[in-house]
Amino acid sequence: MRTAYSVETVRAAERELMDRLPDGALMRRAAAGLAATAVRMLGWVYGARVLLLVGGGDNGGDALLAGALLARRGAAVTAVLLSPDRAHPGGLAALRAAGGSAGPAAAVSGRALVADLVLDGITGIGGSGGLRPEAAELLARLEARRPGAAEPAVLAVDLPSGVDADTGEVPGAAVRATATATFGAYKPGLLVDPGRQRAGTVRLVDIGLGPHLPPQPDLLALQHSDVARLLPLPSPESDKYRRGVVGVAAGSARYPGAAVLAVGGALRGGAGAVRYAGHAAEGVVAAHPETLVSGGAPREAGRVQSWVVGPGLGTGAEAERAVAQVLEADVPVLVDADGLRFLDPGQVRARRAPTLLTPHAGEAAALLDVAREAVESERLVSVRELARRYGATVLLKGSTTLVASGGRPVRVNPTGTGWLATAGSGDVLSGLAGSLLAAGLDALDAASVGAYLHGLAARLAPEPCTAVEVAAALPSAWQQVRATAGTD
Ligand SMILES: NC(=O)C1=CN([C@@H]2O[C@H](COP(=O)(O)OP(=O)(O)OC[C@H]3O[C@@H](n4cnc5c(N)ncnc54)[C@H](OP(=O)(O)O)[C@@H]3O)[C@@H](O)[C@H]2O)[C@@H](O)CC1
Ligand SMILES: [K+]
Repeated sequence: MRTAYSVETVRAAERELMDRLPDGALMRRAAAGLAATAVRMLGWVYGARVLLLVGGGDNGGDALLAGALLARRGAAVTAVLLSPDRAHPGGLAALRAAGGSAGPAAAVSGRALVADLVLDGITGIGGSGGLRPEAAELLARLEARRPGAAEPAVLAVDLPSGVDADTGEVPGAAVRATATATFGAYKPGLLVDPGRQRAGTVRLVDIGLGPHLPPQPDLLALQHSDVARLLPLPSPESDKYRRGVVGVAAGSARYPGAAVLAVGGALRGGAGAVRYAGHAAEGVVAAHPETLVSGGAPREAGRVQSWVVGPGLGTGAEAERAVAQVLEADVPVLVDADGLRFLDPGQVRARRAPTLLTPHAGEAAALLDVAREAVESERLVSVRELARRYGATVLLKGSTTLVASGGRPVRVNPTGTGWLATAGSGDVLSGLAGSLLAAGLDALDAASVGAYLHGLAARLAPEPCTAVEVAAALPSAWQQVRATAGTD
């Protein structure tokens, strides 16, 4: 399990640790880890040209101290100081003593900006808002390098400057890093888009913070072994009913495909049987003869342990009735796509059994009554707010799918891939997560395990994949998780 902590929590842990250590020890640990990462990225040190972008805080101090270590090993290190009067004095002295040079941003020539590696120490967890004009201008100069000159690798110190550490928001200009060396703990902004995309490969540098962090993180990402532990496996006493029956109320005469795909996901989620209720029964049976189908309303479909409602359901009165009937049932319910249009927060909050909502950014925006862009840029805030407003578990789909549920840490899905942005893939996920609900997983586990397997299946499917192929690859994803559990 990969855990991430908010700035406030990291700062509290750092204070506790710093009280027990000699002055500057923590920064020296951070700088040593940073320099080691830089060496690994460069592949050599002697003669390497290293450029440090140095802000006025401790993030710049880390860059300066790491620069000093690299200079001692023969790198040509130049520091560009964005706040020359406030640059970390100890770091600056160490760099100069090691043979490195430093000067204010305004005085740096274009030639000096040519480097093999850039260390971004403009801001870390103390930064706020988009980068200020002087820093943004420096980045623009770096990016507009001489035609034909190789693009330097960029190593972000703690996090890419301009990325909000707590949310992953990128409110203005920001560094785009090849890699990030982060200290003590992952910050949520490194795992959530759009910040995640700015961070490149993230390496956690141990500075001894672990014992001072609380047991509950703010954000976490499951890994193979966590998912393997949660997968519902049949026992010797299992029969199809004990393994759980998932009901799928999806599709319509106009959109029969959504029903076929949702059932396709549901059949591969560990439940023992799938009941289908709706107007696409013929297509569903043709594609999946093992489905128990009825052409009527969900109420008449027979007993289930969970419901999936919404994909391709349409927006008419009949669709609205199907959603209402499903929400009245005292079993876990997953609401997706068209079904989300009919939700009343009070009705959802009043349910005794869990409700799982699975909107994409556009649907989440409609539920929150904000613009889609607001959800895209503030994904973490949005998913938490939706979960709070509806008293439900909410899976917000996207390049980094997030799942929020009450006061528990938000889960970020690490297996996503751009190939999932294909028609019908969300329907497969609904069926899959609904099936995991029927098999007995709680809503947070069902949603995050569903997203994990779904992303992995898309990676295993032929490229470029269709939604049908994602569903077909689910057993391989499931097997891979089970086979490699414990080795991640
Ligand atoms: N604490 C510890 O034990 C350890 C901490 N460590 C390191 O310390 C880092 C935190 O250091 P920090 O608190 O000094 O803040 P930091 O990230 O350098 O930013 C503040 C500076 O940025 C400026 N600034 C702000 N916003 C800006 C913007 N938009 N655009 C441009 N500039 C902006 C701001 O200016 P001001 O607002 O003061 O005018 C100020 O000069 C942390 O990330 C880690 O790297 C490690 O050594 C391990 C031990
Ligand atoms: K930084």
